[in-house]
Amino acid sequence: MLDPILVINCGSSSLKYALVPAEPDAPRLSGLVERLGGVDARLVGTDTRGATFAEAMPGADHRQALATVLTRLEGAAPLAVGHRVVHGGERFVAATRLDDGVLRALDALRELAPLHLPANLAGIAATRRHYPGLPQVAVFDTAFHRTLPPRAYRYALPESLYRRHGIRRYGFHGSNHAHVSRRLATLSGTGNGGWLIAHLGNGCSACAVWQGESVDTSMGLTPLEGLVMGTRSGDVDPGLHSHLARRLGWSLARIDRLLYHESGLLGLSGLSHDMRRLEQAAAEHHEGARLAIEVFCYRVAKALAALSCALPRLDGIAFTGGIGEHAAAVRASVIAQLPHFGARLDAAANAGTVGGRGGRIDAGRGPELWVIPADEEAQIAAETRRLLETSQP
Ligand SMILES: Nc1ncnc2c1ncn2[C@@H]1O[C@H](COP(=O)(O)OP(=O)(O)O)[C@@H](O)[C@H]1O
Ligand SMILES: CC(=O)OP(=O)(O)O
Ligand SMILES: [Mg+2]
Repeated sequence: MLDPILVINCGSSSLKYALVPAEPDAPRLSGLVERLGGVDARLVGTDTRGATFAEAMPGADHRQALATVLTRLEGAAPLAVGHRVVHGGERFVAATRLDDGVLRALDALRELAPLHLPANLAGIAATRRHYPGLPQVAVFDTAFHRTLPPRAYRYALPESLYRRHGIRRYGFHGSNHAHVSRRLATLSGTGNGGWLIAHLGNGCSACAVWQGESVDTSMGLTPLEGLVMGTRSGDVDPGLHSHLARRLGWSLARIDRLLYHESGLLGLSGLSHDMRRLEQAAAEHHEGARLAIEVFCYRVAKALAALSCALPRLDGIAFTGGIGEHAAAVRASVIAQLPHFGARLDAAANAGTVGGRGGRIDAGRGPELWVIPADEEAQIAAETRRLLETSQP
């Protein structure tokens, strides 16, 4: 049994790590470097003795953050490393052992996830240098969505763009959608039926899952399609790009910056990308914050209604991710905008804390409602372990 697995999740503005033992309930060493590049960047985590620590790292970039994390982990002796890699394109549809050839192929996908893949690849390079003898595995966000049928993954574009250039919908956040759907199968009386999962973090996506498989999802070719996110726009009219280029003379780089970094909750509110901050400001009658939350919730509800078409039967809805787990008012607003689903929220359960294992928040009758804590790390460690154990001589 490979134990423990080090999981590295090198994100757009954060770096998460966890040392995951094979035993699911055993304590984990884990941590997070947040606000990378900012003056208030800091590492918060637990050390090898289980004590929590915080360390200010003003201005730290991914490389510096990873170097500090790896120093902190000295003595922890992982047996393998699992990396979150956001995009696997059409080629990588399952966890894959990393070597120079795989890294070259991933390098060619960079522009499909410009916020994420460069950070993922930098994290892999630094970790390989630090642990030259350890097996390293890529676990792809896109892999869980390999089961999408063509009606869900094809755009209404000429076929040659799909065949020659891989222009199709891929979907993301697959490790967490897979984790949540497995938890639901265990926790819910209805087991492996039809579920809608709303993953609401900095990046947001919704997924329709039928019998444990992804059948449609809100993100597409890149992690920009679909829901309103922290700084990403989600769906806009595809005509917007040429309009901005013609009318304002904007370059592609400027349009990318708009859609990835200046939009979403931040763009709508003019205040912050952070839901906690927006909830406070809305309570103090900040008009932009109020509008941002209203648009955010409406778009989640609209996406769930659309995705329900992919399911023969709706057994329930699960919320996950920082916003999905903690923002009770967002959950209540989303469910209130889906009266035709017939789900009934238990207001007290929704407002209460659901704890680390998640909990049920419906009042009986109709589809079940759940909050399930996100755990990309557990899924990445499990897939890394499975690949290495089954491929070892
Ligand atoms: N108690 C809370 N109430 C409302 N929103 C919260 C709360 N805690 C975290 N969030 C929100 O969750 C989002 C971050 O989600 P998270 O899943 O941690 O991000 P990431 O995608 O970077 O992993 C932020 O918008 C943050 O404000
Ligand atoms: C794919 C994606 O949006 O990831 P994240 O939520 O980590 O930004
Ligand atoms: Mg996330």
